[in-house]
Amino acid sequence: MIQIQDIISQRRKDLQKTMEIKPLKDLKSQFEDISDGSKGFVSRSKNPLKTENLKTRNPKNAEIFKDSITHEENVCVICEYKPASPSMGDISSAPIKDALDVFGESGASAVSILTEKNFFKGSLNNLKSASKITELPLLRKDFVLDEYQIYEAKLAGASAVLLICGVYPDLSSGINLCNDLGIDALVECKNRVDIEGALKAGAQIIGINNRNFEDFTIDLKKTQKLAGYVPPEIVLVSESGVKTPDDAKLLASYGADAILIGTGIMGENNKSKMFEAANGIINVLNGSKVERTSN
Ligand SMILES: O=C(O)c1ccccc1NCC(=O)[C@H](O)[C@H](O)COP(=O)(O)O
Repeated sequence: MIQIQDIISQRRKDLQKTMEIKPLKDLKSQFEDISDGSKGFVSRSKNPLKTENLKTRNPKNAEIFKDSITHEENVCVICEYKPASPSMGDISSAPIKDALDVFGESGASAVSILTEKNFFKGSLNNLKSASKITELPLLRKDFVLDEYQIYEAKLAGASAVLLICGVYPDLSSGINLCNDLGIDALVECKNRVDIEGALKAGAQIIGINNRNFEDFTIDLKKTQKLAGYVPPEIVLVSESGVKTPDDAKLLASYGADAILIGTGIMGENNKSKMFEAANGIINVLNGSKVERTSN
C-alpha cells in the first residue's frame, strides 16, 4: 500500500526541482511586476498584490472562497476535479472543462483542483485552465510544504489553498502569507490538538478529512467527533468519503458548513451521471444547515 510519507517525500523532491527552475524570488517579483497598488484588489495586507488573471476573475479577492462556502440555510458543496488517487488509482479521464460544466450547472459553491501529479494526476496547469473557464472560487489541493506553493497557487488563479496540520511546517506564517496575498487557507485537521493549533494560528476555515491517512479508510463519524471543537464563527468543511445524498445529509447533521466531494462525482463515467450525482447531493443539502453544538 502507498504510504503517506512516500507521497510527501516525492512531493518534496518535485517541489525542489520546480524551485531550481524558477526560484521563489522570481515568483515574488512576478507578483510585484503585475501589482500596481490596490486598484481592483482587496487584500488584508498593507502591500496588496494582484495578477492580471485575478483582476479579471474577481476584483475582491479576500475571503471569496470563505464567503462562497458559507450560507445561512444550506450546507455548501465544494466539488473536486480528481483524475486519480492513491486509494483508488485512476478515477476519471473527464476533461477539466466537462467537469467544471457539471460542477457549475449542478450548483457547486466552489471547486477543488488537485495539483499533485504522481498520485492524483493533477497539475498546476489544471488550476490555471480552471481559472480561465469558471467563475467559481478555486481551492488548490495539494501537499503544500513551502510558501512557494502558496505564491504559485495565487498566481495560478486560486482563491484558497489547503494547508494540512503537520504537513505545512509553520501554520501561523502560512496563514499570514495567505492573508497577505488575499487568499483563503483551508486548514486540514485530524484531531482535537490539530484544531486547537489551527485556531491559535489564525485559521478561519477548518477542514476535517474523513479519510485516515494511515490506511485510507473512511469514517464519516470523524466529522461528528470533531465538529464540536470548531467554534460557530469558523467555517467547517467536511472532506472525503461522500458517495450518496444520505452521506451528505449525515455530515450536514453533524454541523458541517460545507462538504468537499471528489470520487463520489468524478467516479461516474459520463457527464450526465456526474451531473445526477452532484445535483442529487447539492439538492438534498438545501435547508440542511444546523447549528454546531460545542464540545
Ligand atoms: O483520495 C485519496 O486516496 C487520498 C489519499 C491520501 C491522502 C489524501 C487523499 N485524498 C485527498 C483528499 O482529501 C480528497 O481528494 C478529497 O477530500 C475528496 O475525497 P473523496 O470525495 O473521498 O474523493
